[in-house]
Amino acid sequence: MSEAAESEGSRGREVWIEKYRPQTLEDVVGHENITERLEHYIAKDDLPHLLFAGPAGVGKTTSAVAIAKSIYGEEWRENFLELNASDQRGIDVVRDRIKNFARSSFGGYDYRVIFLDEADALTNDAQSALRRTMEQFSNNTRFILSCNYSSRIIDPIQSRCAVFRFSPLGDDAIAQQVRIIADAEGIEVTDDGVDALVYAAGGDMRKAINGLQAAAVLDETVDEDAVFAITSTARPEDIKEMVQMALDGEFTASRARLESLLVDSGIAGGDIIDQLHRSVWEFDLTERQAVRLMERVGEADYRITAGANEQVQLEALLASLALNEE
Ligand SMILES: Nc1ncnc2c1ncn2[C@@H]1O[C@H](COP(=O)(O)OP(=O)(O)OP(=O)(O)O)[C@@H](O)[C@H]1O
Repeated sequence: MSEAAESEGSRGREVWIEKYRPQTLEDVVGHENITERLEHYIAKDDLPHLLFAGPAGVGKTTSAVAIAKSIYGEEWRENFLELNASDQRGIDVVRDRIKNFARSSFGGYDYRVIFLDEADALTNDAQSALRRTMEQFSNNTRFILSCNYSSRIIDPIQSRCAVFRFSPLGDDAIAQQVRIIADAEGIEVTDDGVDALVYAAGGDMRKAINGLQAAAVLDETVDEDAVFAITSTARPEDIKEMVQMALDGEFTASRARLESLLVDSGIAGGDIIDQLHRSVWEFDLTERQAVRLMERVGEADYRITAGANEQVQLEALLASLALNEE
């Protein structure tokens, strides 16, 4: 979403991702297998260290806060410390805050909870230091670590935690939450508007809710036009046509479509790669074409992540599809 749209969406009003953040584990949608196990730990008063792994906007922080609210009720803020591991001031500041928190006096509870977001941003050395801190305070603190990839967390930490994998949220879960919020806010959303929000979100609930709020500012009725414009998402049919033209050997036309998406619609190259990746199997391609496209998407994704020019990579992807005309 563009910055202008984001600030427009939140101006003068409460931000909906906070207003509608689930307060209890029961209200966290789409991860029932996880939330039930977490409730079990709380009921048994036996919370281990936890590691939440998964993409952005799917409920990791929300679940951690819900755990604290369930354990401490009204006093959750005094007994829950939220830190970001990629704190610019460094791991020493993070460690000092953990120590101060763990040492300060307790209000009758056996332990307090420390939530460490982006734990996979820590270097291996910093993670080793964190592991020692976890051990030092394990009698009176429980850690909940959050990360995108559990493989980036060193084994000695993983083996001390119960690991939970939060997957991208399903279409139904996102559609349902979008409708609930729209109803509560008295906003009309068309069916294609809901579909577009679900598509643009790609499993990220935060994106879907922010998209809804931003689109609602612009118009009384949220439809797919509003959603695609405000979320800077290419329409699936534009992506599909671009790929089809390349596969048909029409490179110049395909490249022009790409340019219009990047320049006229202002869509980021990385987002186009992401959309291509999600849609490969909906394109009605032969097995061979799908495999070829997938291979090129993987290569372009890797290069863009490593810092290569997005437009060059996407054009090269289309060129290679056009050269291999079947
Ligand atoms: N499973 C869910 N059920 C209901 N709402 C959700 C869910 N997941 C996310 N949300 C909504 O999206 C917002 C952001 O979610 P949250 O902060 O939990 O994401 P996260 O997984 O911790 O992501 P990040 O890794 O980016 O911090 C929440 O405030 C809530 O409004």
